[in-house]
Amino acid sequence: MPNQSRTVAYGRVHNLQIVSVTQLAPEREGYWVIFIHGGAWRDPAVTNNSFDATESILRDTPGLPIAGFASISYRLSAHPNHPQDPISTSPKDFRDAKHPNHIRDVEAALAFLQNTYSFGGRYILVGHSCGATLAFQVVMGAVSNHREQAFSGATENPEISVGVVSASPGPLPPPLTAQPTAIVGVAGIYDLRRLRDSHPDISAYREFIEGAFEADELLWDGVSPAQMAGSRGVEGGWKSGRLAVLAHSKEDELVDESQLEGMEESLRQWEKLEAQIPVQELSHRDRRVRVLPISGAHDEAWERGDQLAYAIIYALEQLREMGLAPQ
Ligand SMILES: N[C@@H](CC(=O)c1ccccc1NC=O)C(=O)O
Repeated sequence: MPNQSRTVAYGRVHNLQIVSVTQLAPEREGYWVIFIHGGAWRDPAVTNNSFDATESILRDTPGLPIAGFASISYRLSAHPNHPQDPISTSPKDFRDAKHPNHIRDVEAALAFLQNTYSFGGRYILVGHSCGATLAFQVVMGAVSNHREQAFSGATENPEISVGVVSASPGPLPPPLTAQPTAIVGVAGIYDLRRLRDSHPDISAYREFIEGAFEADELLWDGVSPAQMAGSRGVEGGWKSGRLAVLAHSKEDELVDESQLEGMEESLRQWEKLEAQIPVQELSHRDRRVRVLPISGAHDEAWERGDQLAYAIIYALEQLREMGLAPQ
């Protein structure tokens, strides 16, 4: 039956290693839209299902160059308001993930999708809140390429080695075979230290950052896409990327606009460089960075879905203007 959604496991270690997938008519030319949810790396109420409202709006919008939808769940860190008994809870349900578990799961999900649907670079990664952090981490040199290497932490002096950003204890998912053509960050977190410092009186910020990344602030910088420049950042890491859209609402009560500002600065460096793509593939190598104002509170973007859908449609329009999507 066409257009049916299914939910599949991409990993065996945890029950959160699932992805929901809707393949539209396979002959249809277009992009896969792949969503990474938010919830501060820990909220068990926010899962792959949080893309449902957005997906249904997009499916009801005719004429979009979309080939399929996927929404990724990934292992979560512990949440103080949702305690679990370590004795009676199966390890497959127990939420105690620490970086790099979250990003490795996203990579494993992308490898699974690529193996199954072979869309190459024709996909848009869309992330909300910490899902936007994860989306840009997928193309950050320091997190994805140099995965087992010692990391030089200080942005101003990259020669000083301060530890390992993301060595994994378990087997690593295969490296990406193709990077996304576009990334859409909605209400995104892009700089962990800055997020903590913008909310000094609310301990939850520090708590959820430490819950996911421990207390090592140099590690926070190393995994923050707005902090890392050059080959360790998005600038040098996202070689074949063409379009970045950063969406933010003035009514967002949880993630302030300084997150977007820092990320925009970092993406402007990336935008100046030409995309690295095979010569025969196209006539230009231009890149675009766009800032998109949206409306509504932080979680309304995905709860109602209209603002998230609007940001995705905007990105598809930009790709059309760039000659990268069918008219
Ligand atoms: N609902 C989350 C809070 C949350 O999602 C959040 C809070 C402040 C800033 C960003 C957030 N989410 C980002 O993914 C929680 O229960 O921890």
